[in-house]
Amino acid sequence: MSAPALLSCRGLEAGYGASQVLFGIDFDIREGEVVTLLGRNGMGKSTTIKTLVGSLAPQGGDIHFTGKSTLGMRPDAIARLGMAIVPEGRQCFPNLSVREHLVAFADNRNGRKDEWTLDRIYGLFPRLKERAQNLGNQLSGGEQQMLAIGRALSTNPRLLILDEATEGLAPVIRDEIWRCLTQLKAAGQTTLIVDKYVERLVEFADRHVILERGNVVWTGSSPDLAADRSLWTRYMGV
Ligand SMILES: Nc1ncnc2c1ncn2[C@@H]1O[C@H](COP(=O)(O)OP(=O)(O)OP(=O)(O)O)[C@@H](O)[C@H]1O
Repeated sequence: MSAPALLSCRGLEAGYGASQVLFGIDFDIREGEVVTLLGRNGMGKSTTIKTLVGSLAPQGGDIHFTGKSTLGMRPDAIARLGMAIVPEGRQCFPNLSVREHLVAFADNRNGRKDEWTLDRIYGLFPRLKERAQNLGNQLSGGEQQMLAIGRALSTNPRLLILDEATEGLAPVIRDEIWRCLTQLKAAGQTTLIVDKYVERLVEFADRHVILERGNVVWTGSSPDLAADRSLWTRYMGV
């Protein structure tokens, strides 16, 4: 019997004013899974994430996280349940040091046993340890991305959400981020990823949810997605 879902979306509808973008999204993420949201530009991936983290109110349907409905909850309350997002654009603080970023939000309120301590985060990203005293605005794009992931991990999230985490990075830095995400998966970190690099995602994600015009048009495992290139062409334009 499979474990109950950590996150569950049912009939999720959302949009911006009169313009509806999501038309009844259903998907689950179980503890320890790495799940991706895929689809071409403008299909509703970021909108789905905004509704999950509470920055956009759903217009219909329901979201359950850790067994509780998050409808009507503010983003900070959802974060306290154990959801952490690494937003598109990283959003580091220019005048806080790397170390300050990693301790300012550190928390283990959900009592995670294999806690993400400062040393453990430095172990995952040795570059951040070297740059511990540097300010946010002194970091390269890749370092800022590592810091954004490290900062999210310092809250010991039950669900880590990465929105375009490798966007705009040099290939060598992108590889570094993929290496870390693979280590996070091995450590059992439940993760939801939006990214364009399907080739890399099928290597280590467990399941994929493809969106097309605000609807889920396919869900399946990495082997299933790897085996059917017509899905890549039809829904991702690759
Ligand atoms: N703040 C906003 N106000 C109005 N419309 C928006 C807003 N943000 C996104 N949209 C529209 O919602 C639709 C879905 O956008 P969304 O950002 O969710 O897509 P996406 O799948 O994440 O694609 P991308 O990779 O381009 O971000 C698009 O038509 C987009 O123009």
